Amino acid sequence: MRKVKNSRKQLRLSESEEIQLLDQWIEAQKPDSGTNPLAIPPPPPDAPVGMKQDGGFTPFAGCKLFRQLPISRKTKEGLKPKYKEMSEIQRASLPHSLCGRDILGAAKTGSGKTLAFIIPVVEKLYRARWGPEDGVGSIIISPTKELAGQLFEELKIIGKNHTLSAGLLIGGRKDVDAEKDSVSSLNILICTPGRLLQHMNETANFECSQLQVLVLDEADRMLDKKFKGELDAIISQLPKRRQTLLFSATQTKSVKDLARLSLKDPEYISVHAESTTATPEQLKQVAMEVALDQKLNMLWSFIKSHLRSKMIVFLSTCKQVKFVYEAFRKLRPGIPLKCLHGNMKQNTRMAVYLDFCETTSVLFSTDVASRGLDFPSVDWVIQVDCPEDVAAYIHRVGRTARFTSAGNSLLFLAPSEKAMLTKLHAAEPKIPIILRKVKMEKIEQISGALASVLVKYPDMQQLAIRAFITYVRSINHQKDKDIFDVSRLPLEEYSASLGLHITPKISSKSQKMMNRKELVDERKIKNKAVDEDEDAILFSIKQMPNGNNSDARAEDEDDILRPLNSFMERGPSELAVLPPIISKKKKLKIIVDRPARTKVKYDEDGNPIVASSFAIESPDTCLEPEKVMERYKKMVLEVKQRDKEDKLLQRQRLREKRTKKKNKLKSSRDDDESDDDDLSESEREVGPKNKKIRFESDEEEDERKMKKVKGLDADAISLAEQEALALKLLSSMH
Ligand SMILES: Nc1ncnc2c1ncn2[C@@H]1O[C@H](COP(=O)(O)OP(=O)(O)OP(=O)(O)O)[C@@H](O)[C@H]1O
Repeated sequence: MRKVKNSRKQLRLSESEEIQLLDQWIEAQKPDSGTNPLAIPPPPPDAPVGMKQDGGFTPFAGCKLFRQLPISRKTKEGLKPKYKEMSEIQRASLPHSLCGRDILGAAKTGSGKTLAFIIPVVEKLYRARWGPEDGVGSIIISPTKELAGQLFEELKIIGKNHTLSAGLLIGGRKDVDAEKDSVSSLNILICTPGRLLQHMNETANFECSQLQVLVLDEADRMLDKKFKGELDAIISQLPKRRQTLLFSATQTKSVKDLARLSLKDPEYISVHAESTTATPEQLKQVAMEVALDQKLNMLWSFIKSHLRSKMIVFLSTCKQVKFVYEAFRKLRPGIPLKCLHGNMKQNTRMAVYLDFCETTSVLFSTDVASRGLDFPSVDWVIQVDCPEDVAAYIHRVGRTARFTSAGNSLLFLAPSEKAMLTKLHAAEPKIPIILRKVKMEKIEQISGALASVLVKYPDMQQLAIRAFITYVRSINHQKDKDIFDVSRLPLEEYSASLGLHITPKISSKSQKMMNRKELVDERKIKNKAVDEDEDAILFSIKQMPNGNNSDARAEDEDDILRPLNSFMERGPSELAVLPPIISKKKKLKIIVDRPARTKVKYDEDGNPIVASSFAIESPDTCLEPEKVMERYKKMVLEVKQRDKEDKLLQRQRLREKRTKKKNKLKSSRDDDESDDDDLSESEREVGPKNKKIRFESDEEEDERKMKKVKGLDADAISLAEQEALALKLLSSMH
């Protein structure tokens, strides 16, 4: 009864009375700095909350329920429908952050860090009775637009009963001028760094001198060199006296980084530091050694065998995402496909993001979707391209197995990337990833189909070239050369796996960036038959005598990788294993796309500088014509064989159908003979004609069905077309 009375009394409290009470409560029960609220036994769920009869207050450090915290009634009501019990990071950080302390918080992906900073932001401004005239009271910075949008949605839920105003400021939106009028009167800004800086620099009267709380979500990312310039410029315009909250699943420990933010005695909260794993416990993680040129085959086969799963596929560049998405779309795997990358228009990006939240589909993405995004019910995260480092791996796989749900992740590692597995195994806390063997017999080979797509759709050829070039560049830009080493990649095989019949040339500008000196020296030592025309050389491959190569491989292989040996030894045609072994006869140049009379070159973006490559090729233009010929011959044979089987099957089915029809016709003719007099002359003529037409369309339908059975849509490229296209390619080389 007293409890009911108390709660009624609290309801009647005016805003200022409530704020006074909350301030007193926090002051009276604030935990000591450096203490871990998780170590304090929680009070029972029905224990009194707030002011006690004796005028004291109940402790809140250690409590488990949101309603036991010293937070406003309005926030509690916002939380109530969805959130009751706090997650560990919320329990550990909120008692400190509500006292106004700086926080450096780390907790696994999907563990609820968003509420751990949104609640203190709202509460701080509420308790300060912040209004429109006070201007910007809090800034929350996120590395991506989608994540900023997601944070904004969460803020709307938690703050729906408050009178605070908030705005989403993200780059790419056209209405920057419209924002300028209102941005100074907004209380909470959720933004990407670029757009915030744009307002700081361009919007008259925009100032943040009264800022109370600064939040950096994905703090380690925000502090890394990609955002350094922008972030430093932003920080320089913010008051030093403020509360700063930094959260991420992988936290920075660099004193230098933190010094940039002038933190004051921050609370270091790492709730899962003692955990045995760095990733969610309910996440099953598998790695597979997949040769670079088999990655797309593997991906296709995986998608085809998981048509009911929602999955995110990570690739390293926008162009790769675009190419794989467009190419797979044309091959129609039987599940909706989507793509997300930084080069897309903002509206499209948001639409894709929202759509993927709702539907079971496959999302091809760059790392733009790797951090923070809370897509519901993702079953699989597939990393086709190796993540940059362990932190990137943790964030990518964190898109599944969120909060308490289960999830799976699969990492494809090219033989040259296997050092990544060692790094993942050495991570502290651990990343429980297991290596599984690839069952090659289950992998569908799609490079032939991709080659056909490239011929049928000329735009796709350009896309493939760009995908290739940007991939190679991305590898070259990576810092960790134990894992990312262009010279160890089987580039010819990789480009062929994208459906390209010649390996694109990387401009000499890019080439220079690839430590040319080292490569040239290497060539001189290893092979006297080096082509002196520097421009014609794409990459030099570090060549070792064959014996040394295999020795190096044997040395490198650890126990975990040994089960893959049999798979790797299946033969060079099935898998290109690393490092590529180049025969002595072969010149050390991967591309020699220089015809006798014409010159085919590709610019930085992969555009051919001279006319289309198919039109002007001569034997000289091709890199190792024998090899390319061999590949296409094989392809044509395969296609022919498949076509033959198809035709046989189709003929047999048609024969059966015809017999059935004949029998049917026979019996109906018997019946019709008596009814024939009822038909007019014209009707009698139409009859057999119609029959014929129907018969033809039946055949077409059969063909369509056949294609469906084979997993190809009626509109997809037919086998006959594939053959024709392959032949066209072949003949263009003669
Ligand atoms: N206390 C809670 N009770 C129930 N669900 C919660 C709670 N806190 C957060 N969630 C839900 O858990 C999911 C993950 O939360 P959130 O996005 O904040 O995770 P995160 O730690 O920020 O992840 P990431 O490191 O990937 O950014 C969200 O769907 C959120 O609604």
